[in-house]
Amino acid sequence: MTQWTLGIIGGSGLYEIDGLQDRREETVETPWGAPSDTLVRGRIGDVELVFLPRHGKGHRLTPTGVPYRANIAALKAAGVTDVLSISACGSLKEQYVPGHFVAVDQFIDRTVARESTFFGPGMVAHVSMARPVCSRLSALAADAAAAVGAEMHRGGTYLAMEGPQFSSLAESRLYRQWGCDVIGMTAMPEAKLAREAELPYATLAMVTDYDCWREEEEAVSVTNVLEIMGQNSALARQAVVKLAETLSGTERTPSPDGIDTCLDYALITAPSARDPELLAKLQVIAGRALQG
Ligand SMILES: CSC[C@H]1O[C@H](OP(=O)(O)O)[C@H](O)[C@@H]1O
Ligand SMILES: Nc1ncnc2[nH]cnc12
Repeated sequence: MTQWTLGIIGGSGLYEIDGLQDRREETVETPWGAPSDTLVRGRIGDVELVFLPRHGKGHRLTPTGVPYRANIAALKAAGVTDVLSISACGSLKEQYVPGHFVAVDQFIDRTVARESTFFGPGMVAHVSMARPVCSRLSALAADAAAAVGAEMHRGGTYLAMEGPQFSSLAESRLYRQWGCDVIGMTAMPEAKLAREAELPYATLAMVTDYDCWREEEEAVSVTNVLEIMGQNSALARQAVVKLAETLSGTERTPSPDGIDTCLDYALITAPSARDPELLAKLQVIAGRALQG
């Protein structure tokens, strides 16, 4: 029976998870360098969990400075089958109230200063990002969060900005006109890289503020983000435990969205034109497809 191994990436205010049996820490290195921190591993029932704080312990890394490729490669090498990312976000619509959770299902990527692919000259790949989130993992995560008492929104578009500065009023208004629901700085290129590594990925975004567009509200600041996260990070941690408990004892089948084998439709470079050095590097994330 294939068991679930959940990778959990914790964002601002979520630097650990609860309930792990056989907890251990692993310092790892990948062909793309070191991940944000040591991996924390453990079990809940028969589900293995691998936790990584995105900004490192003590929140040392900026959104631009997060080693996104190393993080996803480290989770893949650790045997993770599915990745749940937990993020703080700003609200771009009235109904996404601070304290609410959003199971994001679409992204608009406005990041400009990050390495966003594992591939490159000598091995080109074009994965589909039409549906960037695994529908099964997202629904399971939303069910778990709702079961522990979170106010859940299922579906929503996340605008990923470069940061680290928050948006201007004109930008915030523009993103609202684009129909975006929430805003953050880290889900991209994380979601793209997870797809390239054939890892089903979902984001639980925790609303912490109304960014700066809402006239009756103070503009977002780190102080108000951390205040709301302080009130809600326990709920996020409970949701992770609930998700693992739900999956424990169940067989993990491939994602219904075909994500586990998506590279079969994405590799384009002719075998004779492939760069052996890059191929060697790619084994950890794309070994299945490259061997096939
Ligand atoms: C602390 S406010 C801005 C910071 O919070 C969000 O972090 P994460 O997505 O890692 O939870 C946002 O993206 C910024 O990095
Ligand atoms: N308003 C906001 N903009 C960008 N990232 C955020 N993270 C939390 N709130 C945010």
